[in-house]
Amino acid sequence: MTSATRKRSAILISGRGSNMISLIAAAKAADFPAEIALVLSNLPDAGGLARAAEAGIAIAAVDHRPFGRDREAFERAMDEVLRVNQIELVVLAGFMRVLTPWFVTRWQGRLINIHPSLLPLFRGTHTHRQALDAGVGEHGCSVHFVVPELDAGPVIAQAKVPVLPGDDEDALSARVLEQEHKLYPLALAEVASGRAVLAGDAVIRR
Ligand SMILES: Nc1nc2c(c(=O)[nH]1)N[C@@H](CN(C=O)c1ccc(C(=O)N[C@@H](CCC(=O)O)C(=O)O)cc1)CN2
Ligand SMILES: NCC(=O)N[C@@H]1O[C@H](COP(=O)([O-])[O-])[C@@H](O)[C@H]1O
Repeated sequence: MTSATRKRSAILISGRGSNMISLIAAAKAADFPAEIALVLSNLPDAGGLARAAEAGIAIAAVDHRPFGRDREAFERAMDEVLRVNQIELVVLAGFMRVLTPWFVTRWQGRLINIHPSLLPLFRGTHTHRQALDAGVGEHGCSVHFVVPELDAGPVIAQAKVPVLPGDDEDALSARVLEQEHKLYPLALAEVASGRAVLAGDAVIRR
């Protein structure tokens, strides 16, 4: 697959970037339909930035804190970095800022996220705690298109794990994260190749 046909993608992170690393590794395959052209963080000291640079990926940071409550101004600054890098597809991987409708509608259908639960169950944060407190026997992760409403976007793919007796948050999140690293590259390939497309509030397969 030529770089012309591979979707120029940016991974947005806020932390260590283990999902980012699994996406970068998958994109090394010649037939992978996405090129990881940039890693962008809202925190300049995010551990994942150094790991991306080590992997030879361009990095950038737009610190959200100086923008205070003006989320849109922060997002316009991020959007300019994405425009300059000719990004076609935005991949949220542990990006911990709620995006405004301005940014989400601008990138609708080209903006995906991984969430550590079987959506629509357990939206928001602390999903493993929520799952343990709910006493479910099954948990997992979801890759979805991002819409303005938090964690409400149509699901592209999911992976399930058992909740085992004696599980605490650490044990459960580790079991889910293992699946995240396998699921996200598959889901990104589905979207970047055009096989999975956002159509209104549904995902259609081509
Ligand atoms: N408009 C949307 N924005 C984002 C979505 C989405 O579905 N729609 N997904 C999130 C990712 N995410 C869950 O998967 C998530 C990220 C952040 C938060 C949150 O409450 N953030 C707080 C700040 C927390 C912090 O900085 O540590 C906030 O933004 O005030 C909840 C869920 C990405 N964005
Ligand atoms: N609400 C978004 C959210 O909770 N995302 C979760 O943050 C972690 C980031 O890990 P990573 O930085 O090692 O990829 C992942 O478990 C991801 O599902």
